[in-house]
Amino acid sequence: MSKFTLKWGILATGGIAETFARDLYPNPECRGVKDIEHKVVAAASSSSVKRAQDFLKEVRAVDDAKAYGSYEELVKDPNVDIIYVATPHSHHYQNARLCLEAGKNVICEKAFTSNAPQLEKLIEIAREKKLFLMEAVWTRYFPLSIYVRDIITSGKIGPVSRCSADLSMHMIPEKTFDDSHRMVNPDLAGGALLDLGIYSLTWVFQTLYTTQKDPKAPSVLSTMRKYKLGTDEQTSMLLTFPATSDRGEAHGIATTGMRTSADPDSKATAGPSIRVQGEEGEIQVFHPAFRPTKTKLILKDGTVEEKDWPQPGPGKGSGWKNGFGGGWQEEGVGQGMFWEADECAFALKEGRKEGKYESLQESLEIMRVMDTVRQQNGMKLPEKIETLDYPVKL
Ligand SMILES: NC(=O)C1=CN([C@@H]2O[C@H](COP(=O)(O)OP(=O)(O)OC[C@H]3O[C@@H](n4cnc5c(N)ncnc54)[C@H](OP(=O)(O)O)[C@@H]3O)[C@@H](O)[C@H]2O)C=CC1
Ligand SMILES: O=C1OC[C@@H](O)[C@H](O)[C@H]1O
Repeated sequence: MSKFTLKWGILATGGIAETFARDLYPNPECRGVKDIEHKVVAAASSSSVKRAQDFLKEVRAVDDAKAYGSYEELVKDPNVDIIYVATPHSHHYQNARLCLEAGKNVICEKAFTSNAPQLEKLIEIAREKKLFLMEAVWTRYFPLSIYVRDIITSGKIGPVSRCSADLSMHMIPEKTFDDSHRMVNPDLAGGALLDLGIYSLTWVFQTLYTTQKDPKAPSVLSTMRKYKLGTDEQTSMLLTFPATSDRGEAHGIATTGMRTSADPDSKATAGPSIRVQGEEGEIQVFHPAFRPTKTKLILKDGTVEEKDWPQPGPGKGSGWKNGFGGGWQEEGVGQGMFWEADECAFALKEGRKEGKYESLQESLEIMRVMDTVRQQNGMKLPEKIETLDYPVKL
């Protein structure tokens, strides 16, 4: 049987672009995925064409892959089926819109855009042009996440009434980042909420919203500790999800921050960073919320089921490595970004225009929550970042 080949264009060549593109290299069969394959056929860097050339070598792109010195050239390449947008948050609306306007399918890094109206506009264009559009929340596509959602929908832990989720990473901002860094810089839509808090919200939403036949958007109360630059360094959110046909009202507690850690000794001594609690038991997920590899199911009847979820890859002896920013992790073990890439391939193969495990409506509800949280706490981003105008040079 011939395989469906998805031809990728990579927009930007920073840390996560490299990690994502490296994960496209191993044969999907090493994770039990048989009828698709990925090829990196082009990359663009706004810095220089040389940077794009080097990037293509680093990620083992196909031999005749095209390197571009501008994003505008990449979106015109007729050989590219889908573009992965890997710029800072501030640039997502402009860059994703550039791709869509040129008729390209898009997967865009989190946070999808700087605000909900920008995402509404992207969705409108994608629908008008019948293009695929998805937020790159990789965690949603992990077998671990599918398992957690299945536990909930199977009724095993009873009606769920609460989910608490924390993604706090110890990186004292004044010691870790200079003021221009994307994690703290308002000009790059920095801050804990859009970068890390989105994962806490992902867990709250994928357990209290995605799992429901008739999901309803939550109301939100929040508080925020600001960094000296006006972006947030710590944010706490309390979400109330209205009752659905499967359960009563449910509460989501989503926290994030840069001064504390969800796992201070890196040994899980602090316990799980995510707890999904139902009337018959709970399911726990361990740090880090963006790439967890351990779960624990605890039922009222005394059942305790611990599970490890290692990321597959081509294995030892393959000479292939991945890890954030291309850093060493373990030979032959994948980062786990290939699961979302596989979903893009399956969607395009099947003619779907949205991701299976996060609809555009759900991405939009999450963006609306983040807008409300910023509004409640007076966290504004520069006008040129929040604008709906296009094109705007940032
Ligand atoms: N899914 C995940 O686990 C992760 C996701 N991310 C997300 O990926 C995105 C990028 O993050 P990351 O790769 O860490 O960021 P980097 O700073 O490492 O890379 C961003 C790239 O964007 C391009 N770029 C274009 N304009 C600018 C600008 N004005 N300032 C800085 N960079 C610019 C550059 O590429 P070029 O010069 O080639 O054009 C740059 O290398 C963010 O949305 C972030 O939230 C980040 C880390 C992990
Ligand atoms: O998406 C992410 O996950 C890992 C974090 O280290 C990073 O800051 C963030 O962008």
